[in-house]
Amino acid sequence: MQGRDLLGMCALRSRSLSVDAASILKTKEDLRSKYPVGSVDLELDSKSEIAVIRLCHPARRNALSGKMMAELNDRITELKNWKGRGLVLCGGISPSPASFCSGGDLKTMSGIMSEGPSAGMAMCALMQDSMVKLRALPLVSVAVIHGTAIGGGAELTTWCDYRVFTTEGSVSFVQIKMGLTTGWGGGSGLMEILGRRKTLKLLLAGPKISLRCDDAESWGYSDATVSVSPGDDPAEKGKEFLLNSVLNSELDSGVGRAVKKMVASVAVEPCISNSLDKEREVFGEVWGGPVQQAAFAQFLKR
Ligand SMILES: CCC(=O)SCCNC(=O)CCNC(=O)[C@H](O)C(C)(C)COP(=O)(O)OP(=O)(O)OC[C@H]1O[C@@H](n2cnc3c(N)ncnc32)[C@H](O)[C@@H]1OP(=O)(O)O
Repeated sequence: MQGRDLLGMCALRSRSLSVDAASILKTKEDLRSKYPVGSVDLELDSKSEIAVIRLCHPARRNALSGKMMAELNDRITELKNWKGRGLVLCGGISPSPASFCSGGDLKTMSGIMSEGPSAGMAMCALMQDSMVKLRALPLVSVAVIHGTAIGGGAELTTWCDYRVFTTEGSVSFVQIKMGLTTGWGGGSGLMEILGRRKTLKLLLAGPKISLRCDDAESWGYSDATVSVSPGDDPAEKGKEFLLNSVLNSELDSGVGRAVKKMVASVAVEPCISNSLDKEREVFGEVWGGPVQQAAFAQFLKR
């Protein structure tokens, strides 16, 4: 039903994501040099044939700095030709409390806001480019949500094919409280996963709704709940989920990649590109507004 809704939307609009590669490259160079903290790390496990992308910025609950936004795009691009089967997206291992990602690094976001509207739109376009590239990979992807996924961090969880929550995991789309709409593709991702009514409810509730593992399952947002003991690597839980519940290890991985490639290019994908264009446009209408300015200033002066 949700897919059919999207196909209907697609028939009405036929534009595609219109951001050129040179602009993306320039944005990455800019963000890398101006906000150079944290890292996004990639591990290629040839035994399981599953790659892991880790968002590592423990001092700020894995918030994405400018450098990390650029590196996330780099790491996803590096995976395009990797001959594996799966991908796990998770927060970097950090001391308690666990965190998936606390969204955009508010120091980076404030800096971008002070540069004027075009810098905000360029950041948004870069993150959407990463989402489109991740979805198009011939790897089946899962986000392992261990700790909080907030704001843009919550948006990242919509990018993957599946979501696994640990018993400490939660997702909260706080954007409205920060004076923003989704700008990293989360609106389009949510529409595909939850449909219109639940997407509206979640985005309008903002921090009032924090989906923990049980709620996430009943909302249809989570595909599994797992428990993680101290010292465990949550990424391993993502690999187990993919190997036990999705990937068929008895079959040829090349054919498996072809299946994912096919699913990633048919039906809703053309619509996602169109809806990302719209999402970026609406994001630009609120970016830098008074609610955002006040919310960012309040957080940063704590
Ligand atoms: C794309 C649009 C967006 O993503 S807008 C950003 C949306 N994100 C947010 O509003 C999350 C803001 N952060 C929080 O609500 C809390 O810090 C959360 C994540 C719930 C963690 O709370 P708690 O466990 O009490 O830790 P804390 O607040 O003391 O934070 C620890 C240190 O991390 C920092 N931190 C956290 N989140 C960010 C962030 N998004 N950007 C920059 N820094 C962040 C805190 O400032 C704190 O740093 P410090 O130890 O005081 O130096």
